[in-house]
Amino acid sequence: MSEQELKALRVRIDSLDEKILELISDRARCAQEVARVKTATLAEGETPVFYRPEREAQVLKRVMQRNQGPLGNEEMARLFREIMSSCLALEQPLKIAYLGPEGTFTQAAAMKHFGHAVISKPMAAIDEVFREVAAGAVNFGVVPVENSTEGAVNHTLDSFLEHDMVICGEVELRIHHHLLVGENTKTDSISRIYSHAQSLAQCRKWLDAHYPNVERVAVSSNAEAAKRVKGEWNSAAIAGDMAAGLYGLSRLAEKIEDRPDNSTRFLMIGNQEVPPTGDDKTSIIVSMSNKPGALHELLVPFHENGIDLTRIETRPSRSGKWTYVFFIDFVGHHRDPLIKAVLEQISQEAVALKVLGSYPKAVL
Ligand SMILES: C=C(O[C@@H]1C=C(C(=O)O)C=C[C@H]1O)C(=O)O
Repeated sequence: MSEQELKALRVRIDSLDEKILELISDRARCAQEVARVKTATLAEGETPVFYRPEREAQVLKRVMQRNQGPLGNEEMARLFREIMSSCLALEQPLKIAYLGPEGTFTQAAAMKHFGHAVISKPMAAIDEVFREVAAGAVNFGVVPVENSTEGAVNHTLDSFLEHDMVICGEVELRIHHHLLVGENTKTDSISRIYSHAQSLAQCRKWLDAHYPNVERVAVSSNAEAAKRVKGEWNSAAIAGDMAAGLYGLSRLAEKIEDRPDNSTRFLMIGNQEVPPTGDDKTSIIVSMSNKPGALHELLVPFHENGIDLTRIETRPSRSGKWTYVFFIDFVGHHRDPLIKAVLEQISQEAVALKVLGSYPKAVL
């Protein structure tokens, strides 16, 4: 390519960037107008709801449908995710609590879902995220709920039994773990590997093969593991990219998770009910009386109405020995007439039924 050609292309890019800049600014002004309308149309005593997850899901889906390349759909949606995040911040910057410390996968999930134009607050434990949301100190909380290799995150499920929360969204994140070391680590004499118990479990086979005799120490988060390694010469951490970057660690081995499709699903919790988008999921908690066939009775209405169950999890109810509650996720919105009828049918048989929320299926 000649210098001449390169110069001409750069002139073209500059002029396109000017147009993009103008268009994004136009869009941002529109969002400000939306905020004005939302505030102006309020009834007495009502507080405006600026963040609309159902609308955001529609915007992202539309972008993906209309995209013709060469950028991939996910890439394009990610760019629009950030534009929307900044536009919303002009209306009202969202405050988000997540399972910290900084550098956790939960933080990465929060950024993937809400974009970067938010005020985010790391919390030390899952229960604290719930309490922060319940106290109204933040608009939303982000917590892990299940991993494709290791299953349910029980702390999260149990917290739903203790707090009244609405699930407003979900996001899935591919989880890649690396073995990380600091600049002072003597890599041939590693005697301890720190990580969160879930991550140690997700890399169990790799650790058995490569570090069978090294002590595995479970700590409160992967980011905490990375932080500890910084000050120790004989230890390593298992954590992801964000923690590696944040604590300046380097990768001794990359992508060491036992399953290449290792993914975690996270939930956005808040106080706001989300209207239907036509492509939603619902999460409920049900407790049944302790009699034969109770689980069958619970599942029949879903089967008979062709409702797609995406997950069922059992936890001790905490209100009696050997009594259980079921966490069930299925496709549909609790305001859909069919789902409404099924939930009514179930509640006639159940000891208790609580809808945790209906929310758009993860777009990104
Ligand atoms: C602009 C709006 O407010 C927020 C910002 C959005 C956007 O930038 O597209 C979409 C939904 C809301 O979270 C709206 O409700 O349409």
